[in-house]
Amino acid sequence: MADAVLTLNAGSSSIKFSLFEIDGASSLRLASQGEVEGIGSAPHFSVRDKAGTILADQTWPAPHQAFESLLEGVIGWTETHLREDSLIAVGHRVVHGGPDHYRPELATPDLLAALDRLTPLAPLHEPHNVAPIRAIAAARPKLPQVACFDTAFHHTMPAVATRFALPREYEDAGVRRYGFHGLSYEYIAGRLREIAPDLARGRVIAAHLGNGASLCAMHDGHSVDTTMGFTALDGLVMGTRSGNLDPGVILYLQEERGLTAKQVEDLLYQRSGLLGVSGGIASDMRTLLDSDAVQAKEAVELFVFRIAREVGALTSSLGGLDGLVFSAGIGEHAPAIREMVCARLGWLGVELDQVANRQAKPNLISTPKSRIDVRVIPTDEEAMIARHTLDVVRPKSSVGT
Ligand SMILES: Nc1ncnc2c1ncn2[C@@H]1O[C@H](COP(=O)(O)OP(=O)(O)O)[C@@H](O)[C@H]1O
Ligand SMILES: CC(=O)OP(=O)(O)O
Ligand SMILES: [Mg+2]
Repeated sequence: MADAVLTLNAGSSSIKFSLFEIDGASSLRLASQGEVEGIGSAPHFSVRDKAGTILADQTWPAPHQAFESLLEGVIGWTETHLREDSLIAVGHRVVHGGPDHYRPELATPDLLAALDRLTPLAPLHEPHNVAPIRAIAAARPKLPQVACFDTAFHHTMPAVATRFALPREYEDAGVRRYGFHGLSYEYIAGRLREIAPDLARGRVIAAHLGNGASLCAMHDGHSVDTTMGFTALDGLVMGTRSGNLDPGVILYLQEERGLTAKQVEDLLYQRSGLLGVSGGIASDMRTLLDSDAVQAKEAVELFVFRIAREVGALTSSLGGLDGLVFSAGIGEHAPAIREMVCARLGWLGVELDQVANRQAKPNLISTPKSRIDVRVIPTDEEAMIARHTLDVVRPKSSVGT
């Protein structure tokens, strides 16, 4: 019976989990993976083994189920189906590490208390990341659990990219840009080194377009700038988050419209973005692309406009651009969005191969004439979590997937 590592990745609209078997001392092999997607709208639970055979497939009866009961369902399923004695560790994606936590770490009570204190900086994520660690620790106190931070990959950003133009005392207190989706960008940087090593050494913008969305400017595989900041609210338009906003809007909402801080938080995290601009039609890109409603089209237009605008900004941070990578739910599965983004980037020398773009498989999707190499690379945050987790619990092994 092989030793195994379980990974849990709680995003804003999904809980993903994977079981990796450890092959010999060093490599990890995916054994099964599952997810609850559509949290907040219509949760759907599914699990597949490595051959793609469906092991579970269930739509939760109540559309708006609480995260806690969905998490209980996921943990319950893994408890029943995973062979308890072979599990050597559980790895978790933790969205915010704050100024002090940027390496994968064993989850101790002290670390969990520190992460609790970061909840105001990631209200949609941090409680969802910490809850499964506590639930598993209560059930299996001896099982090592490792926290892997979404902020870690951006630790290489230069100070000029992390600094707000605020008085220094705030920066000293940790008020700075951190960046997120780091496990995804770390995976993409690694995949690029494998499939396009020359490009990987160059200037690349990776677009993680999921329910949360951001861009990362990478030079030689290291983050030099990103669109998310102090929190995962900044930057692009997202499913329910506003992205970049004039801070004066917040002052206006509080002072002139009488919203409390909690009401502003709810507005900017839960009711804005695609959902807000579409007039409440959907936060899900699939629904918006299928809709003929004017406001749905305007929501998509704004999503695309802001991606293209930020690509321009990050190209400046990089001093030029060699490659653009699309990833995550929308980036991997919505050719129409890729087409609209690339159409706005013709000035940069982007030329899309329409046929390659429409093909379902991950690919190079630019023409040979395109000055920018455009690719679709499916992300795999779970593989990164498993790798880091094994490195923490078995520090000497060199792990591949
Ligand atoms: N075939 C598709 N076409 C367009 N959008 C899609 C498709 N499949 C998934 N998506 C989008 O991907 C988003 C979820 O992305 P994902 O990266 O899984 O999210 P999370 O941020 O929760 O990890 C959904 O909001 C949905 O709009
Ligand atoms: C950081 C973040 O926005 O994560 P997700 O895309 O999983 O919501
Ligand atoms: Mg995600």
